[in-house]
Amino acid sequence: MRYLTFALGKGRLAKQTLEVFEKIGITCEEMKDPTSRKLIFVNEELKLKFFLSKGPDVPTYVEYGAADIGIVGKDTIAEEQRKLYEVLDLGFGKCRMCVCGPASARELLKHQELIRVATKYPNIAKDYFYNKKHQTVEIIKLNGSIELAPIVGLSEVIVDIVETGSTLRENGLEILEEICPLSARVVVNQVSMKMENDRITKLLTDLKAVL
Ligand SMILES: Nc1ncnc2c1ncn2[C@@H]1O[C@H](COP(=O)(O)OP(=O)(O)OP(=O)(O)O)[C@@H](O)[C@H]1O
Ligand SMILES: O=P(O)(O)OC[C@H]1O[C@H](OP(=O)(O)OP(=O)(O)O)[C@H](O)[C@@H]1O
Repeated sequence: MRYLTFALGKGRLAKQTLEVFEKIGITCEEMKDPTSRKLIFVNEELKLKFFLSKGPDVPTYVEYGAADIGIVGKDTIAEEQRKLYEVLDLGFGKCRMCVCGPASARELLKHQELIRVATKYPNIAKDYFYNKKHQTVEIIKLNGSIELAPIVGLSEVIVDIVETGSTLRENGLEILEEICPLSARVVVNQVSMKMENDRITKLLTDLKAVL
């Protein structure tokens, strides 16, 4: 039997992902050591391999078949636009993709003005403003602390993740429009889905039973 390989994002979703796997009897003790710099872990008994990568790289590993299965946020799936199957909503890592800004930006959105939108998610922002709202905007790609952009005058609004809303509140910003709800998803390589259908189907059935 060949190894089934899982790509997991190293960020926020990693802990809950491992907890869900534990519930269905898939453990990898080595992975829980927070001091370890090791990137790949093997469960010989179950013939499984796990590796940790940057979240946005998970869909890349899965599309190319370097991983059969990935666990990643819906935001990353939408942004990366890779060829893969999204097969299960794990129901944790819940948050929302939103257009946010100061209250004063409401008018700019209403009147379809040519505004600047700062975001870590240029493809999601483009799809929302161009295809859904038919509004021409200038998109500015940033890599983090997105809420800074409207405060320092880099952009009028941002497209970013909102979970509790505290980052917005503490910076005098608010949700102006909601784009979509987000959560952690299971994604599968398109060839693996055919070649390893029995094992993957069993895994998904087990996961569904504990969610
Ligand atoms: N408050 C939140 N902020 C960001 N992502 C969240 C939040 N709550 C849940 N998530 C989900 O967790 C996923 C992983 O987030 P995390 O911040 O760990 O990774 P990342 O955005 O790739 O981080 P970084 O760029 O800092 O490495 C996100 O893609 C999203 O689906
Ligand atoms: O609604 P909240 O609960 O406040 O969470 C949302 C914030 O968390 C994320 O940032 P993160 O901590 O990943 O930092 P970053 O902006 O540097 O990516 C996200 O980009 C928001 O800034």
